Amino acid sequence: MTAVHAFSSTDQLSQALDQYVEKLSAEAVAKHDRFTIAISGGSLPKLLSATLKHNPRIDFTKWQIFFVDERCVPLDHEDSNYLEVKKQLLDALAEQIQPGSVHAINPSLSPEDAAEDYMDQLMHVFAAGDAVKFPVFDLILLGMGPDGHTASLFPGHELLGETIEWVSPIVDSPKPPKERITLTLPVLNHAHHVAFVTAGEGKQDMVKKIIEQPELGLPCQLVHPSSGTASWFIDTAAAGKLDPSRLSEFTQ
Ligand SMILES: O=C(O)[C@H](O)[C@@H](O)[C@H](O)[C@H](O)COP(=O)(O)O
Repeated sequence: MTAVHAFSSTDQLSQALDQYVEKLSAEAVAKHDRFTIAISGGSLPKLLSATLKHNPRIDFTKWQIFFVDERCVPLDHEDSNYLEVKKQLLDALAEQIQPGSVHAINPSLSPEDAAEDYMDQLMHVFAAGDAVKFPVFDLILLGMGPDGHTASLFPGHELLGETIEWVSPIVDSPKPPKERITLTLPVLNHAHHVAFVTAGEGKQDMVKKIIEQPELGLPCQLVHPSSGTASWFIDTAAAGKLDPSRLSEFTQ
């Protein structure tokens, strides 16, 4: 069951997201002494970081941070998701986040090799010598594109059929830049928790479609963790056309 939470401002959305991440991080650290999180690009890093980076109750020393998808550009390029997350969040937490726990792509490689290299980085954290079918993230934070894409999984793209790989290269992304790598659908669907975060009036129509017409099979609609939870954190502008009965109160 997908929970959809709407907030009357992006500030309130950020605060709720902060509480949600704090709770999941504490639970994960208590259970396995670390918190594995994958973060998307777009507007998400800003919405996420607003209050999170000042939250003294989160033990960021236990975080392992990955990127849901990444454009194959240098890490200091304005299109880099890593750069945006660094500017919005990581720089403020530089003294807490441990060396080696932020997993960026290797931008000097081709998309194919970068995907393989990223797979190795994931194996190192999630498999450590054991046979593991898919990594199980504590939390994956996703955005929603205007066409219903999420991560770099675009409507109608063959990557939606991936069933084995953890990370895939893309060389024909319909949204520039064309060359990227992305976590695959099975990885998203093995997470303990996934949360979509989106805001603004421009998202109204697509939010309504995704929540009310699951039969469309858009990429966001293909994300439903097999033994985890899926939540939406949106503002009332994005929820503007949604049947109010689809909304649930945010409680922690
Ligand atoms: O990879 C990309 O080209 C974008 O980053 C994209 O996937 C973005 O995350 C969504 O379109 C949501 O974007 P907003 O959150 O900015 O609306």
